[in-house]
Amino acid sequence: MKKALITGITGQDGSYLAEFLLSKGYEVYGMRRRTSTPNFQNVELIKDQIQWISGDLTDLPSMIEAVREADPDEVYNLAAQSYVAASWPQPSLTTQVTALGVNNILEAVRIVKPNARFYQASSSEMFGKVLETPQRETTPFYPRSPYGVSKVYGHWITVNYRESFNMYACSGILFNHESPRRGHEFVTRKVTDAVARIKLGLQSELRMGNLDAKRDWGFAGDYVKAMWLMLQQDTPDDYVISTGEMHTVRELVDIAFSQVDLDYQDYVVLDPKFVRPAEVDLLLGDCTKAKQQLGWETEVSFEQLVKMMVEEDLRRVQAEIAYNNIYHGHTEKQLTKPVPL
Ligand SMILES: Nc1nc2c(ncn2[C@@H]2O[C@H](COP(=O)(O)OP(=O)(O)O[C@H]3O[C@H](CO)[C@@H](O)[C@H](O)[C@@H]3O)[C@@H](O)[C@H]2O)c(=O)[nH]1
Repeated sequence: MKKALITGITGQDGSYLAEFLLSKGYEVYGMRRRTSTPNFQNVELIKDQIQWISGDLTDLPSMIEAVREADPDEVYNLAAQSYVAASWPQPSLTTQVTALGVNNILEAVRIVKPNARFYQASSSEMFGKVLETPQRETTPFYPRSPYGVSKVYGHWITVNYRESFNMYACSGILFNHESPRRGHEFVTRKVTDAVARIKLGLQSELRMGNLDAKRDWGFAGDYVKAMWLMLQQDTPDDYVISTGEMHTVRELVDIAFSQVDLDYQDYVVLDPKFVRPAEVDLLLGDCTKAKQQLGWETEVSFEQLVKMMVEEDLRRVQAEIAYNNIYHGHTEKQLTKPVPL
């Protein structure tokens, strides 16, 4: 039985990857930070099948101990301060976790289990102010946020450990990938949650930033399979993972509102608060290398993805309404709204 250690396991990608590895018969070790209110929402159904280890990417001794305890064949580093907009107000924290944290886990693997295979969650945000379109593995980086800069460090330190210490270390340069498990601050989930709340009478408007930004959005459940495939090859390498299709935020909003027969123009309000100090205008990935060498394909289209997320949010908000009406006697209007992000 193979053993895998996953950091960031309670997040969107970590939970899909854990399910995938469990289905393949892996013993899964999940590293999580201690918090006063634990968040197991994404792993609720599998949490008893996971071997939990307490640790923090910014704390090297805890990383060494985590690798010692799990004794893994494969290590997936999915933990990060992953919200781009938060990286301007918290640049030091973002650097500590998203950049230097990668060095800590690589160092722990090098010291304790140098022959373990290592996956680093790199990001299309590294391409930033893009120098060529579509972006591929050879496209130069030009990050546009403290988050993007930190991911470039994580990417190159992974390449460096591969070349310096002959470690099997790979970077997956993943373009945006979403699902019903996506955090509420990211644009897809913010939109689909708002669509559900507006449709069900709990919210009257949706405040948004730049509607002209273009992204290559795929389904997270498809993307975690690519992570695993990267660690099953003869030699370690870096791969772009994307759909090769690009849409504007405006199209996303339009399709999501159309799902519930509403016109987004009646509800969307532009709010400068959500416009970033420096924007990544467009991202479009060319994943030919992953298709040819890994045999990886994306299976869920953009329209299917948005539909899946809207349907899931409608179901969840309806359940919340029913719960609150039954157990707290609240009227719909009294239900709390999420803090705007
Ligand atoms: N979050 C958010 N984004 C908005 C809003 N209005 C417009 N946008 C635009 O929507 C785009 C996508 O924003 P996010 O969903 O926050 O994702 P991201 O910044 O592209 O970063 C995500 O993808 C990266 C991979 O390329 C990941 O590395 C990163 O962690 C994150 O998941 C950005 O251009 C952002 O300016 C808004 O109200 N909220």
